[in-house]
Amino acid sequence: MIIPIASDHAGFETKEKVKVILEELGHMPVDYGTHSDESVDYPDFAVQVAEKVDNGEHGRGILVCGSGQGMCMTANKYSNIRAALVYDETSARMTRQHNNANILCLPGRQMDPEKLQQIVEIWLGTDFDGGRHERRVNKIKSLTENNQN
Ligand SMILES: O=C(CO)[C@H](O)[C@H](O)[C@H](O)COP(=O)(O)O
Repeated sequence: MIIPIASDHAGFETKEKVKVILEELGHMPVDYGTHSDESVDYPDFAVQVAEKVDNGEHGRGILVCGSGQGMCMTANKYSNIRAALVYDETSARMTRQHNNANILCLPGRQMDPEKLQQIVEIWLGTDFDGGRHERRVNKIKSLTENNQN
């Protein structure tokens, strides 16, 4: 799978590690920056990935900042995005099974490096359960359709 990925300065190091993991798993990361630990603004990088997933060009994307929160908040401004902050194996699995998350947001400054590989593998390898969860996800989507402000 081609997977757009981006970070701010605080997520840069983790992004580089995630790219290696993705390649080892047979995926193709496309890196939208940032390319160093020099301070930048996370929304400028979140939109690069969010737009590609929102418009259907790619099915999944990955964003990393210090806490994962700013990336997640920005990406969720897009109506087709379900971005999820993931910090352990359970949150990785649940946000795929129940929420059909299409953007993985990782907290670079709090990430346990031991867990990173497992989190990425689980998040990419877990299917959406559908059923009652589909009804709920559709209710989230209807909010962005009805609220134009
Ligand atoms: O969005 C964030 C916090 O909600 C991210 O963690 C940023 O990476 C963080 O705010 C960057 O902080 P810095 O002090 O400018 O390095």
